[in-house]
Amino acid sequence: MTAHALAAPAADATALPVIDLSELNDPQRHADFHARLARIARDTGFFYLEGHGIDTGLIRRVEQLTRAVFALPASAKERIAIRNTPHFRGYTGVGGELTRLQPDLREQLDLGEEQPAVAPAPGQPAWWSLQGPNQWPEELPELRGAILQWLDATRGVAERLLHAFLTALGQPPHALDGLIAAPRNHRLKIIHYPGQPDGQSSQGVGAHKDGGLLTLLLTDDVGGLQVHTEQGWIDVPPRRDAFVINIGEMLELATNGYLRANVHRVVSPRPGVDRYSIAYFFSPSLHAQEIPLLALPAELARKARGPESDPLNPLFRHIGTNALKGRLRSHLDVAERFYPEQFAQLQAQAAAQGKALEASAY
Ligand SMILES: O=C(O)CCC(=O)C(=O)O
Ligand SMILES: [Fe+2]
Repeated sequence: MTAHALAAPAADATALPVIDLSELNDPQRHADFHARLARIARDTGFFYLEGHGIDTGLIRRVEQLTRAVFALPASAKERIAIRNTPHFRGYTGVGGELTRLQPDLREQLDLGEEQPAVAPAPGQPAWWSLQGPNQWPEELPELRGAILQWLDATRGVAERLLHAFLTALGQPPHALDGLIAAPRNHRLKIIHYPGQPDGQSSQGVGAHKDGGLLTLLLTDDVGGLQVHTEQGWIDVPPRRDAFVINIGEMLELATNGYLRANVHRVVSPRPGVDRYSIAYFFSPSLHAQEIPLLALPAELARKARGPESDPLNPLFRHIGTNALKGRLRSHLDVAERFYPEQFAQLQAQAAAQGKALEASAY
């Protein structure tokens, strides 16, 4: 029996649940919907979302533009490099981003809500520089409109889902609206995973948790996404036009660990195969400052495990501090160029772990 045949039954046995958001259109189904959401969110944290109502025409258009971005000549992509600005928006080439100091074998374009740059005055916190304008490739003028439309559409879905989560946890649905009001800090990453030769690294993106509240991920039909569960790594097979939802660290903090952010990763496709994905990170506004702690009903509060904090990658309640930490660790070239103080701290931490940090190597 081949390794592939052995793997197949395990993947079926652990198939991820599907939630249909359109059930919320029928008040008679609300109670069942919320009960199921509460159970799934706590058990697996990863699920597919259908019935989200986003027009398939818009999905196809954004998918097609994603491919068009990565098909641009290298010189066009370099012109919008992420290292051009301190805002963590722009293009990163294969191996240019790190997860736990290992290069991710993907290229990506980081985008977000169009906002003017805030240049922090001396003494003001550096994380204000996370806010700023996007860099758009001039060769694809239609990208801007389509992406801004996508950000709006996915945000609408993410808001409904967050409200549903809060209801499921016995909270007023709008309990966290202060975190998601404008000016927003939601982010989008369009990603290309090129196939990798056998016998070399297959880290498309290394094991990580997402930093925001919720992530809505759209993938093409090439697999590779895996989630870590009590049974080990399980495949998250593609499901056409459904979002893969995962819980981010900020929702873990707000629920005192009742909800857990999932560890996930992407294994590179085989040589000659390309995988594309579009990840929307529904993240709290920098202006909201701190993540509040929700007062969960007693029976849920008893089951809250406390947030999980990794000593090598501590989690902060302060939104800007936590967001900047994550971005600096992933993009050392931006850190070295625009955040020299923080870069020196990262170098000192790495040295204490016996590792060298060389931004210029990437
Ligand atoms: O591309 C994917 O399927 C997942 C991407 C991801 O987990 C991330 O960028 O945080
Ligand atoms: Fe992720």
